[in-house]
Amino acid sequence: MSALLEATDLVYHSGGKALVDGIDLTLAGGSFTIIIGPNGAGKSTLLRLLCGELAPARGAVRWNGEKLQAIPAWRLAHRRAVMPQASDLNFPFTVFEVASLGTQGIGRGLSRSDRQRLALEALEQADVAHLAPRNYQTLSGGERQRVHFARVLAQLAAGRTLEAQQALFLDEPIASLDLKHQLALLGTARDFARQGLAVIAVLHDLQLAADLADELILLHEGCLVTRGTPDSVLTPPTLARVFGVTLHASALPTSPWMLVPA
Ligand SMILES: Nc1ncnc2c1ncn2[C@@H]1O[C@H](COP(=O)(O)OP(=O)(O)OP(=O)(O)O)[C@@H](O)[C@H]1O
Repeated sequence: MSALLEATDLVYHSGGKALVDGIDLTLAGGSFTIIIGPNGAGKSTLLRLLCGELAPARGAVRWNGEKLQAIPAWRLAHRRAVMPQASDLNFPFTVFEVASLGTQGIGRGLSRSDRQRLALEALEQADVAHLAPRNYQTLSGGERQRVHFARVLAQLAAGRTLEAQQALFLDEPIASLDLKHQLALLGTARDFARQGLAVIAVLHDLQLAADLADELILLHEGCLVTRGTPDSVLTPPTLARVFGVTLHASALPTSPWMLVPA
């Protein structure tokens, strides 16, 4: 698989500290990459650099050779969708309106009813279509997270009318979800990778990460410790060094979870 995104010597500082410190990596279309690491390792910062939300102090991220910072925002919005760790809305939007936000200004040749259809399909994919008329602010945390997933799915669907190659960025997308919806969301993300998207997620659950990722990227103190298949990354010595935990041989990466459709 050839690289869709290439990061070279990425550095990002804040408050006098390097939050991301000299990271090189490539991300391919058709691959599900999961970033893991302890709290404060720099996972969200790296994700935000890779999707273009943050500009690096040094180094660059290139999309098919083109620097992200040189790509106009409207075009980037067609190419990639981002589900942040936390996103709240201070207006009494309905769930349908929140999903529709994903399609606003995105896509070519889409009528109003096309956009409505894409928003509804995304709500169905995220298992929140039954909540469409509800006030978003009255939803539970997990329901809100699924609505934001629908919003990014709607954005990708609309963006696909203009851009064939796309990426999906998910920052701790299952933090508030019950087990059924964790598996469903990550299964959908993996299906997108199988369809050719580059899918990049930050996850804390190493078991699910081991089950689902084509590749893991392990961060510690802003640096890339190692990357590769789950078996090659999740070794007892590495986990002990980075996470300070002892891993029993039977635990990872052979997982008790079976990914089943919701
Ligand atoms: N604006 C900022 N100024 C100073 N420090 C910051 C800033 N933003 C983040 N940090 C620090 O940078 C480090 C990396 O943050 P980041 O959110 O990328 O970590 P993370 O690996 O995603 O953590 P978590 O697993 O807790 O979500 C943390 O120690 C955080 O406190």
